[in-house]
Amino acid sequence: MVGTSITAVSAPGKVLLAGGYLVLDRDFTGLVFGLDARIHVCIEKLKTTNGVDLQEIIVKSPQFVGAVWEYGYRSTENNGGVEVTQLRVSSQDKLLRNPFVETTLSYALTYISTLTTGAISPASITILADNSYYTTDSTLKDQSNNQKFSSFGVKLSEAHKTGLGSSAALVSSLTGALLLHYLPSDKFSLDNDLGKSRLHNLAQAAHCAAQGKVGSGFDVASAVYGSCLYRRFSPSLLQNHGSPGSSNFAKDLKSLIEETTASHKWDTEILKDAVKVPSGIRLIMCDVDCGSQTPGMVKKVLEWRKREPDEAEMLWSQLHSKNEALAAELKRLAEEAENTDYTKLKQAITDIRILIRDMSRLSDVPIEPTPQMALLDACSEIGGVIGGVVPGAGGYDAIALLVEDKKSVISNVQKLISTWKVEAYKDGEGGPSIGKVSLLAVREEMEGIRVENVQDASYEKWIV
Ligand SMILES: Nc1ncnc2c1ncn2[C@@H]1O[C@H](COP(=O)(O)OP(=O)(O)O)[C@@H](O)[C@H]1O
Ligand SMILES: C[C@@](O)(CCOP(=O)(O)OP(=O)(O)O)CC(=O)O
Repeated sequence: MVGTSITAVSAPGKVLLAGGYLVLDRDFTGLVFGLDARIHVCIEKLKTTNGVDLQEIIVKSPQFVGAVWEYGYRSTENNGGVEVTQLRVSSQDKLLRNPFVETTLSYALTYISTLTTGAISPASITILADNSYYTTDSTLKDQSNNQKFSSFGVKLSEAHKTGLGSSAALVSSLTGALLLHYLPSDKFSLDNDLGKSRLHNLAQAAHCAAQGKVGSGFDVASAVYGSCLYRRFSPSLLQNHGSPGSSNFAKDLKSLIEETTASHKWDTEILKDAVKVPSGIRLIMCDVDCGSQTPGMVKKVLEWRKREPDEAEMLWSQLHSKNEALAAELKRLAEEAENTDYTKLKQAITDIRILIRDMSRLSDVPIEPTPQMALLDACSEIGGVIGGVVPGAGGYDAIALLVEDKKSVISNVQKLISTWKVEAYKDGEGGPSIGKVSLLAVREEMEGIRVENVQDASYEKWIV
């Protein structure tokens, strides 16, 4: 039995169904779905031997080979917060960094240190990811055995990601687990809006610092709040704040998280009520195992928007209204339980795809490249498939489909993709060759971060 002194927290992955690129700008929104693929973080006191109490936090991701990171931590002077240093297990070891874990530890421990006077005790942390985040042969085998968390049998750096937003889900659940573990419930709880908003602000700050750029943050927002219509925060909020150890980092981080300075109020908008899925419909995703990725797509699209402001603004505003129309139609159908006429929903998806292809063509960026177009068209022909899009930034990675929630529909999609003639769709414009297409075992989920029951049998094998 897993010990009850353990705290377990999980956060969902994401798919940006509509609003890619637009959501980078506060004038527009993104329709983002949380997914039932979650990243779990379990935390407990580190058991130390013979009363030796080293200032140490050990983080393990036991589904991967060699994924153990050990950190020392110390409070710095001049209100610089908690600095975290990765420890070398032996002098021969090459340091294997995990920037998302390391940055989240220093941000969360710094914030925690501003709320408690006691020392931060050593801890042991275990990360577990739902199988759908990665594709490996062993995942496929374990999936058929109904194992929630597979042993992937490879190093984390060698794992093939399916693009469900593992870093945002990890940073959010790790932040939540640390806050719950170290703070008393009157200082932090996930049961109230204030706790969630502080967690959100802290996770956004840590995620941006770890990835070294300020994105729109839709992935962290959906990891915390679940499916929503998302309007981003002003990027200036996260620009130019210090780093752990620098003078006043702790004070500045606390005021950023708690919004105590008028000039630092978060203007994020999370509309949960604007997103609903009719009971007869579900989301499915197909992962495209692609030979290479197109780097710099965001940069290129934004450069084109700057170069051709009139053309781009027209497209942005048309696409925005179609994106919001898709969310509104889903909501309307969800509220009219008996209504199964999906004509308008189909049209909303078709309209979006036309405009995305315009965006692709005008910016010369393969957002919906030929192979994805062919795959989306073929899937959309299947009875019960309402339509599909290239989610997020698009490219060669994945497609998302809205389908009638029936076994026969899913199995017909499965049949199509298992025989999909991928070789036939080499992109003529020098794009990568497209490999196997597979159905991901995910669907939309409304709920964001949550505390898990540590007695859940799926943890048993992993937490010792
Ligand atoms: N299961 C995991 N265990 C440990 N670290 C993880 C795990 N999943 C993701 N990460 C961290 O997140 C990084 C991947 O982030 P990123 O490249 O942004 O992918 P994604 O698009 O899935 O967020 C990894 O290099 C690692 O630092
Ligand atoms: C272009 C974007 O608006 C959407 C990108 O969405 P993806 O889901 O493609 O993102 P990654 O997880 O980083 O691969 C950029 C943004 O909003 O930050």
